[in-house]
Amino acid sequence: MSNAAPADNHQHRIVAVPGDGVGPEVYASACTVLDVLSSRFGFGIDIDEQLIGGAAIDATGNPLPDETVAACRDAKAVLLGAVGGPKWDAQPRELRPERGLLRIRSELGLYCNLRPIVTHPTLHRFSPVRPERLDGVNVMIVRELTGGIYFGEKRREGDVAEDVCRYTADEITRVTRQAGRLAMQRDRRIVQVDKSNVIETSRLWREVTERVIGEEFPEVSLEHLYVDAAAMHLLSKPASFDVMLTENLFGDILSDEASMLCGSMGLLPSASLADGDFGLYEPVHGSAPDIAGQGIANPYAMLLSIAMMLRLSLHETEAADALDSAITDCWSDGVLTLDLVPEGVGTEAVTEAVCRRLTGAAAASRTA
Ligand SMILES: NC(=O)C1=CN([C@@H]2O[C@H](COP(=O)(O)OP(=O)(O)OC[C@H]3O[C@@H](n4cnc5c(N)ncnc54)[C@H](O)[C@@H]3O)[C@@H](O)[C@H]2O)C=CC1
Ligand SMILES: CC(C)CC(=O)C(=O)O
Ligand SMILES: [Mg+2]
Repeated sequence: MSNAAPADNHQHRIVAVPGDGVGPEVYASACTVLDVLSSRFGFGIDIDEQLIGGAAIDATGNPLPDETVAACRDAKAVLLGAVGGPKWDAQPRELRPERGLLRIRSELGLYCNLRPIVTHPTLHRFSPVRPERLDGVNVMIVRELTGGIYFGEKRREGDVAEDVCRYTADEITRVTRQAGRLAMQRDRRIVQVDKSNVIETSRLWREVTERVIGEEFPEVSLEHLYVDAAAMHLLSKPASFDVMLTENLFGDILSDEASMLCGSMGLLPSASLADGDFGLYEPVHGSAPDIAGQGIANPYAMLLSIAMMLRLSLHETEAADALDSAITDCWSDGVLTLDLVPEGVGTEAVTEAVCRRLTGAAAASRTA
């Protein structure tokens, strides 16, 4: 897709990897909304579509072709749908769609994964957590994304299997710095989550986070929680958290749990950042094979992810603000999908509703 900007304006080149299952469905929604935003805010967006995951395996035999990585290196940002599905579950590990996802994160140096969990009063009724506990919830999960057990050595000998969890002090330091910078722009509180009563890498996490925050961010308070207790506190007192900093595996699990504070997996966006402005943006959810192909996937997580991309990598702050507002307006107006309400609408209807609010707002500001 290409939408040229006026000559005196900026043109953004991004790569899209729609992937599998509902990935291409929510990506289609993103394209429509980006088109509207680029017209309204006068920037150009040039989207280079590439392969990843099962779609890449089917086309090339490789879940992350070299061409995809090369295209990403040349872009300002990457937009990813989701990967995986039962069709590829029996593949050897290196040839699974999920391997493509892990590799793109690693090859692009995307070590810092941001997963914001912000509740909205209109949606409180869809959470299994009592509404009075949801007021004011605004947690930023900062998940280390290119280390730990997902990337450690793996071995299988008959009935014995092994996954190594390895972290270096440098890997912990750089993501802790990102969390510290973020905390300075927020409520200046970090809770670091680990299992240091049992696991050696967790002991290193405690040492390094104490050192980095203590020396470089003296105004930020740092507390530590064991992951089992953190899982419980996320439900019993979610509003008590500001920044939650944790390793790859724990962040993956805790963010799916936290999605239920908002009401659905279909509502949680993410940004995976390298040093500098480059980032990969994707919904937190997977390829949802149980609902793929029916046009009913919730696109809000993907749309919130493009708002993060506009803000963090493309610096189109006005467009990001407008999109965030259009989305919350839709929620207030009851534009909801089937994962939230039995009479919910489909992906396209949500997309149209968001676009209507974006173009309607533009028309209103022109006549004001
Ligand atoms: N980033 C990625 O690409 C990820 C990929 N996966 C892969 O996705 C596949 C399915 O994994 P699951 O564990 O089932 O996780 P999932 O996140 O795909 O689905 C979990 C549940 O949430 C629902 N759901 C997810 N996204 C939704 C949306 N946008 N709208 C409405 N409902 C939605 C699904 O229907 C399902 O009931 C697997 O192959 C897995 O490896 C899983 C997580 C992340
Ligand atoms: C599919 C996994 C490799 C990753 C995952 O679940 C996630 O990043 O949320
Ligand atoms: Mg996950």
